[in-house]
Amino acid sequence: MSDLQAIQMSLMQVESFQSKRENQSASYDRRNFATNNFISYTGENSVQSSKIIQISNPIELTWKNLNIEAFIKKSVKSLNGKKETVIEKKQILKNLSGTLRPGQFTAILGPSGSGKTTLLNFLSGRLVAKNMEISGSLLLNNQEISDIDDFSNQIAYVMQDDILLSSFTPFQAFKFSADLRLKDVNEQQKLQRVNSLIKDLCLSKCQDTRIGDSMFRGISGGERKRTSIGVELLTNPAMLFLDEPTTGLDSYTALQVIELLENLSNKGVNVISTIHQPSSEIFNAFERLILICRGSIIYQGDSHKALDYFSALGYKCPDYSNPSEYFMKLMDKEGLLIEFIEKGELEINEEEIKTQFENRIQFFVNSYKISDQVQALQPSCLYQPLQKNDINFNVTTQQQFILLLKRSFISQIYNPMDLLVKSVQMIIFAISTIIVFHPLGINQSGIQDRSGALFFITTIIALTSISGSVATFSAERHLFLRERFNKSYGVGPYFWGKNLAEFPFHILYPFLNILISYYSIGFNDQQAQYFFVLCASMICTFFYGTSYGLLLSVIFNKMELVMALIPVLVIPFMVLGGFFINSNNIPHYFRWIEYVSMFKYGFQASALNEFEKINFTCEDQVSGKQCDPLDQLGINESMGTNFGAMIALGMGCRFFAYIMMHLISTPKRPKLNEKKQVKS
Ligand SMILES: Nc1ncnc2c1ncn2[C@@H]1O[C@H](COP(=O)(O)OP(=O)(O)OP(=O)(O)O)[C@@H](O)[C@H]1O
Repeated sequence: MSDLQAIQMSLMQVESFQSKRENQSASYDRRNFATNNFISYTGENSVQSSKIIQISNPIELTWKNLNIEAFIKKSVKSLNGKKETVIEKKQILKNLSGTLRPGQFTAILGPSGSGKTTLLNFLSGRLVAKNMEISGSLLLNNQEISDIDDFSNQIAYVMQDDILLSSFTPFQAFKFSADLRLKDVNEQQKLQRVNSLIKDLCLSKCQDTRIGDSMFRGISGGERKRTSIGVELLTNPAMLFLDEPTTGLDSYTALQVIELLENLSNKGVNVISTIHQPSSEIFNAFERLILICRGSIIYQGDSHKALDYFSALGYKCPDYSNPSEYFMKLMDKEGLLIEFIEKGELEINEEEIKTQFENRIQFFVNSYKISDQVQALQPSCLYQPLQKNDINFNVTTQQQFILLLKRSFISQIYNPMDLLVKSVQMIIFAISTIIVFHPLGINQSGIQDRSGALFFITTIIALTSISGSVATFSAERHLFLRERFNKSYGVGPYFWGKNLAEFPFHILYPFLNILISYYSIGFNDQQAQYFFVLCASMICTFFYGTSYGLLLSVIFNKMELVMALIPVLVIPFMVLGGFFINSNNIPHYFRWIEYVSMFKYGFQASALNEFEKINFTCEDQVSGKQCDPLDQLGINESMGTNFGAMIALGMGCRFFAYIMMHLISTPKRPKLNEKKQVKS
């Protein structure tokens, strides 16, 4: 025996010893649960026997003959050379049946594109697609159901990405979730639940550290993942779905997360997770395994029996290999190519590999269909039928509004990008305005300088408000969608809470800018009212700008995209804002741009305020009268019209943003057995 083999043998012995110890401790835990008077159920199959269910509403989910097809539009060239659109049908999941039982930790493994996420999303009620048709049946505790979403308050879903508010700490994230999602629970009980969850998830050390993001470092990746799981566990779900929970984590942290899920399943939670390339240790933690390849199941059962099963089919995993890597190789065409190369067969062609691989997968599918794994998939009759969700949200609309208002306000204050950066921006721009435009005269060039200074300030305020608003909602977008999917709150409370929380800042930033620049630059100081009117017009410009930015960030789902489009979506408003081109000279087909320009109304209101009472020394060359700057600029609208237009347009943008928020957070989910009308 070589040294390497000796080391590997001793590692195996250590592993087997550890595994025995873990089994002993697990059975000790189970005995403890039993003595604590928890309900005990004995399942039909071997996996389920002796499992103790600690939760009050266990869920067993069964699906039968599940087919999911997608209709894909393709443009092809017809015989006469014309381009035609044809609809192609793609079968993503092929006649799948399966069962997920309480107290089991099931992993779904398969190559990329095999259908793991589609299956997980369908079973959890998260499948969102306009082009899919689904047939089959779904049973929850042996009762046929049409939509798992009707039971969403008893299940939870942890997304692959950790979508949390970066300015919150894990404690604040848990407390906020508890406040929103735990009904009929008093404050003390909520705190108890949050604290015990923090302890169970080993988050005590970082409970008061900000979660952070890519810009501001906060808690570690593993802590973030455990926080994401914890947020979902607050409601004590009976079934927990996870999409690749170990992606992006180092092996030790990944193992910690998997052990946490194993513990949950030991308590009776039905845990199901897709997973990418698990290590041997992680693989050992799974109780059940579903192997999916090209939309078909090729193994479903006890994960520890999978090696023996494939060995009996003639596919023996080499000694000391990671079983999951071996299964992935079996399910991958590249794996077959490697096998040939290892055997020294280098002459094999691509076509032959393809045929042999397809034969292999078909063999696995056929073998699975006649195996005893399929017989063990019948739902047991052990669990009580479940109640559908009785209400939409757990707390009242007012409570949702207050909690969301508080959260939006806190996140504005604690987010350095928001408060600090925008305030500093305003100060720097105010100083730049003073440097460039001071002093302002009362002759012809004074008119030009004053107009320039006012348009410059309007531009700063409008651009800062638009880009700031885009950044704020874009950063929050995924959190909003996750919380809406969780049915944590309605769109209304979120919308109003956010608007109201941001309102003081809509006043603060323009006010700061005008306060610094107004008197230093030499604007009209005959009466204090001129200062306040300019502040009010810039506050309205800021309001309209943030409203427009909010609408853009709701319509476009990527911040990078909106930022790239901002020049196209904003500069026309600026050019036709009344400074670069006289209002009377704008071509009629561009007039509509002028009518909705925040630059125009902000600039006009501030120009009316500035120029109204100053006696300029210059004279009109034609009439010989004292020159009239408002006439020169072509300003026809009254002060009231300009203010009214900014408020009305701002409110209009917010109204459309509200409608769009509704649409994006209630996407179309394909219904079971609903026929699609496919049009080419
Ligand atoms: N709405 C859709 N329209 C068309 N095809 C789709 C749609 N959704 C998924 N698919 C296709 O279905 C197949 C399975 O996708 P799925 O995301 O479930 O795979 P997966 O196993 O989770 O892959 P990965 O591990 O890479 O995430 C893929 O080929 C994918 O392109």
